[in-house]
Amino acid sequence: MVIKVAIAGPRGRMGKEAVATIIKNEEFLLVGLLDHKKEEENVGNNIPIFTSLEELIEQTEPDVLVDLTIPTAVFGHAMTALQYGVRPVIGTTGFTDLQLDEIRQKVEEKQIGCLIAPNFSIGAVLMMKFAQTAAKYLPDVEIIEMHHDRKVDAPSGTAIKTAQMIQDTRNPFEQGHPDEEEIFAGARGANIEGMHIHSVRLPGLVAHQQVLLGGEGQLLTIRHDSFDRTSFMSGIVLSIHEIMKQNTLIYGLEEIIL
Ligand SMILES: NC(=O)C1=CN([C@@H]2O[C@H](COP(=O)(O)OP(=O)(O)OC[C@H]3O[C@@H](n4cnc5c(N)ncnc54)[C@H](O)[C@@H]3O)[C@@H](O)[C@H]2O)C=CC1
Ligand SMILES: O=C(O)C1=N[C@H](C(=O)O)C[C@H](O)C1
Repeated sequence: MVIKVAIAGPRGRMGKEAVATIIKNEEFLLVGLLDHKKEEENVGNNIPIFTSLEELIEQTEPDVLVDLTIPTAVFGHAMTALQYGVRPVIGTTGFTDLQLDEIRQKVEEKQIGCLIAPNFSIGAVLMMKFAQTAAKYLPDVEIIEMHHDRKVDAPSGTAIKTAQMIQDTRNPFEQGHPDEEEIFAGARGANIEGMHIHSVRLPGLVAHQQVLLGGEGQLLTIRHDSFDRTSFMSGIVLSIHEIMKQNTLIYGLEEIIL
């Protein structure tokens, strides 16, 4: 069966790569594109571009919506897609816990799958999983994520998910000196149950993360680098196939591949 796919954010860095990936895959049919502005520029093989998700769905009837947009748009897209019975595969980051809860409720109501993957690259998923395992033995953890300087959300979705996975196996405690003081605000980064996340933004970077785990006289560093956005494409292809078989919310690629 050919899976009908729509893509939101097709002119973006990820969106362009995803359009090319879906077009060249014979198991998929790219039926529509969603952007917030309708420009003349042809995105790919004369695929129709819509500025309204409702119109896109009514006119092209996709099975799956791949969302690669921005944090302020993605929640609305996910809820609309689910309402219409279209399965979301979401790479966009920046969800709040409340939004995730609302999506979970909608998925339960509609009984169709929705996949949210903060990172689609297999190497990054392994890095998160290895960090989760290592934190059982070395619970003092600092996460350093490094991205290109066009990224709008911080910390990255990958860093948040890494911390959440570690939270599942680590008892919460405040790291560092009990009397430590920030001379400049933000010096110790974001704090998730005592773990710290530091966000670097520089031109030239793509997507990189290292998890530092410190112990007496030792340091374990687990690092992943995406040098190119092609690193995310096999995860998107896998997610589209998988979500057609699911009727729950899947949050993280590790839930389907590990
Ligand atoms: N899960 C993963 O593996 C990955 C996730 N990402 C995430 O994907 C998202 C996109 O990243 P990039 O492509 O680098 O960003 P980008 O800024 O290059 O692209 C975003 C695109 O969304 C479009 N857009 C904005 N508002 C829209 C709306 N209301 N409806 C439809 N389209 C809209 C913009 O015009 C733009 O073309 C980000 O949230 C990023 O964190 C990025 C890389 C990998
Ligand atoms: O914006 C990006 O580029 C990326 N965003 C995702 C995130 O926030 O973790 C995934 C990857 O790190 C690239």
